[in-house]
Amino acid sequence: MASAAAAAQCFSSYSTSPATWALQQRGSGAARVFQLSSRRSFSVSAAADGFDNQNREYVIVGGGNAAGYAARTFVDHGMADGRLCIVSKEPVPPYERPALTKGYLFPPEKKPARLPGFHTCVGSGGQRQTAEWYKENGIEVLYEDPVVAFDGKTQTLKTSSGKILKYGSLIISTGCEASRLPEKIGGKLPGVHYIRDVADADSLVSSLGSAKKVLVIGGGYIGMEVAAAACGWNLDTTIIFPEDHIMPRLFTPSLAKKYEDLYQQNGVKFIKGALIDKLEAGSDGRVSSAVLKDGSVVEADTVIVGIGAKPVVGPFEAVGVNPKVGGIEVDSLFRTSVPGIFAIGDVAAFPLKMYNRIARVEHVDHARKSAHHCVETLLTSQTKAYDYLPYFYSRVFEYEGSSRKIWWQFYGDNVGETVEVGNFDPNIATFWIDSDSRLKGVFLESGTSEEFSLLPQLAKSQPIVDKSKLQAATSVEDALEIARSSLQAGASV
Ligand SMILES: Cc1cc2nc3c(=O)[nH]c(=O)nc-3n(C[C@H](O)[C@H](O)[C@H](O)COP(=O)(O)OP(=O)(O)OC[C@H]3O[C@@H](n4cnc5c(N)ncnc54)[C@H](O)[C@@H]3O)c2cc1C
Ligand SMILES: NC(=O)c1ccc[n+]([C@@H]2O[C@H](COP(=O)([O-])OP(=O)(O)OC[C@H]3O[C@@H](n4cnc5c(N)ncnc54)[C@H](O)[C@@H]3O)[C@@H](O)[C@H]2O)c1
Ligand SMILES: O=C1O[C@H]([C@@H](O)CO)C(O)=C1O
Repeated sequence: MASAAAAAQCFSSYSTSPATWALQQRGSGAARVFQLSSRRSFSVSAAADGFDNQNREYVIVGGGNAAGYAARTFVDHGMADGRLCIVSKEPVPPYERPALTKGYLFPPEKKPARLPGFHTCVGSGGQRQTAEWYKENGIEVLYEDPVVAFDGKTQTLKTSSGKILKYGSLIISTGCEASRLPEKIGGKLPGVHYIRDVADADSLVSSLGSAKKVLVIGGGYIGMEVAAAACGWNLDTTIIFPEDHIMPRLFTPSLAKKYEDLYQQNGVKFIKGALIDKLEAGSDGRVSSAVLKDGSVVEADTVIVGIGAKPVVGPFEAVGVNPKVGGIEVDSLFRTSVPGIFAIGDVAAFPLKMYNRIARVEHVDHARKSAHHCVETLLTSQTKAYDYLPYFYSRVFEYEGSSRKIWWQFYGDNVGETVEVGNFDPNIATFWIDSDSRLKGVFLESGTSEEFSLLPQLAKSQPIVDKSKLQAATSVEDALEIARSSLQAGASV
């Protein structure tokens, strides 16, 4: 990790001298001084309108999924009003990003999701925090004004519009950005889409409206979700990726095959083990085809690129970037190496306690839980280490009239040998078992809510399971029952 001293050096992106940034408290109210274990001593002058001063007690940089859940925890503790500021790059308050490749992409006649419908925290059954909610709770949100520079020594941020904000405590929740294809190979042509935010999704929806041939590049989450969405629009859809099966980081080849078969039944074509050489434009300047490395050509008027994401660490590099997994390194309480600075969500490289490794998790469940845990630490005397159980899920073909709705969940770690049961008849389960016969990870397609609720218990307890019994199971129901009984046998870690 970088030292606090290194963080203090990071005035580099400011163009004027540090003295110019000397901050004055303009507020008229009485100054308050705070000093808590995880916060730095900081004085705040409360201005008449609450937002008039340059000093902010708590600043969250990034107005995404994690920020929305963090704001809720501040409100729950009565610590938001006049004290919390969210600095956002986007023009709208935090929303549940997963919706962008699910309900948002339903065809127009199938009631697509639109804001303000899916602002946080509706994705986990919480309140819908609209722009009014932030106002009513006295939370200042700076929209479309990203932080462009940071100075750890003077505890200041500079935004793109030139605002200087002094913070008491800072939470970095800048998330990830989509990896892109280089411009020189056509990565920026009109008709080539990336999906990270609502503006990206709007642009894709407008392309889908007149699309005929869709090419999806990448066989991960975005690839699977967007290819399924394109089927809902009855579009000729091809998905291309370099590996030999979809979802290579999580699915076994056999599990992937079951999904690929299902997609093929829905008309999706697969090109596997292939890389793009370049995307080419037609006479109208829009993308018209992809040339593959083997020289073959795939025609497409709409291309969606889902080739992974990168943590957004700038301008906070000096706080300490983890060299292995990227992202801002934090401890089990989301504290960075610089006192008073925290990082949460996709951008945080945190100790994944149960597997004893440093990880970044690019999924919404962690965004929500890390936000809550961090703010609890900041506002209370909590010192409980974050002990996260990885949870991933996806939902596709959900639109009304689809022949089969798909919803899978995975908990735990996908290590060891696997036992797979079922083939959409009506469901599928995969169990990952290590060399000590411990159940490490579990995947379930189309479970009942009762069945789904068993998965985290299994992945957390890691019971010893009888692999041959699981292999002999005649249905997913049976297999889950076998796993449940090993849990009850008490042979867990
Ligand atoms: C299309 C899509 C679908 C997804 N679907 C699922 C799913 O089904 N299930 C699941 O578990 N996960 C899903 N994810 C992942 C999940 O959305 C993320 O893990 C989650 O959004 C992370 O929250 P975050 O707050 O860390 O980052 P984000 O939600 O990305 O928020 C980061 C915010 O910070 C802003 N920002 C960046 N830099 C600055 C700056 N300098 N100043 C100010 N603001 C800045 C960004 O514009 C953004 O608004 C999906 C992701 C995408 C892109
Ligand atoms: N259900 C979910 O959890 C969900 C849904 C959508 C997005 N997301 C998140 O959004 C982010 C982006 O998703 P994603 O699907 O792009 O990432 P991903 O990492 O899931 O998949 C990337 C895929 O891109 C392919 N790929 C990599 N390099 C390539 C290249 N040069 N050319 C062609 N293909 C290449 C590979 O097939 C790889 O599987 C991730 O953080 C992801 O977790 C999550
Ligand atoms: O977690 C999620 O939140 C959104 C949506 O439920 C919000 O309404 C979505 O599609 C998820 O998968």
